[in-house]
Amino acid sequence: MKRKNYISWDEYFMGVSKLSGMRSKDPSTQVGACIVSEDNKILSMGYNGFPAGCSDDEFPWEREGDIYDTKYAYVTHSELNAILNYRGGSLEGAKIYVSLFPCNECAKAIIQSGIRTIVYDSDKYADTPTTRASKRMLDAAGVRYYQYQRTGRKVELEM
Ligand SMILES: Nc1ccn([C@H]2C[C@H](O)[C@@H](COP(=O)(O)O)O2)c(=O)n1
Ligand SMILES: [Zn+2]
Repeated sequence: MKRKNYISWDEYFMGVSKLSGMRSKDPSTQVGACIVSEDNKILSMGYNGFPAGCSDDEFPWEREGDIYDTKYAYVTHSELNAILNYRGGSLEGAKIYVSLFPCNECAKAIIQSGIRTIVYDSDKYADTPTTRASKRMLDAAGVRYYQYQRTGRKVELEM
């Protein structure tokens, strides 16, 4: 008889997305993304970080001050990194698992790449104009999104 305690697709892909986020050097918010085909094959992954050639030790991680001196001018979001990391052609019909609801800029990239479903975990910036704008565009474009239903399962890895 097969074992019953296996993880669901959503647990699996949200787990992969959170593992990817653990690569982020952002001191305040680590975000991971995992793009999956319609038939549940992993296509790409990403996390928030600076572009290639922009040193994690030299570019700023500050949240406040002149935009030039903050991370916001430089960081590539996890969703965009996952889209740009994909080397296989079209993402038409794909799903993206992301640990934080996509911002308006990532929503544009998600829509234009052909991704049709977003599964997100945290929505901690739900009340901000950028997240509201994101949902406005996603609704208009018919991109479906739903919040990951936490199961309470703890996943422990011994490395
Ligand atoms: N959907 C998102 C939203 C944000 N990010 C990144 C951008 C920053 O590195 C960090 C947010 O930092 P905070 O303002 O919370 O200090 O998360 C992303 O990758 N994807
Ligand atoms: Zn974004």
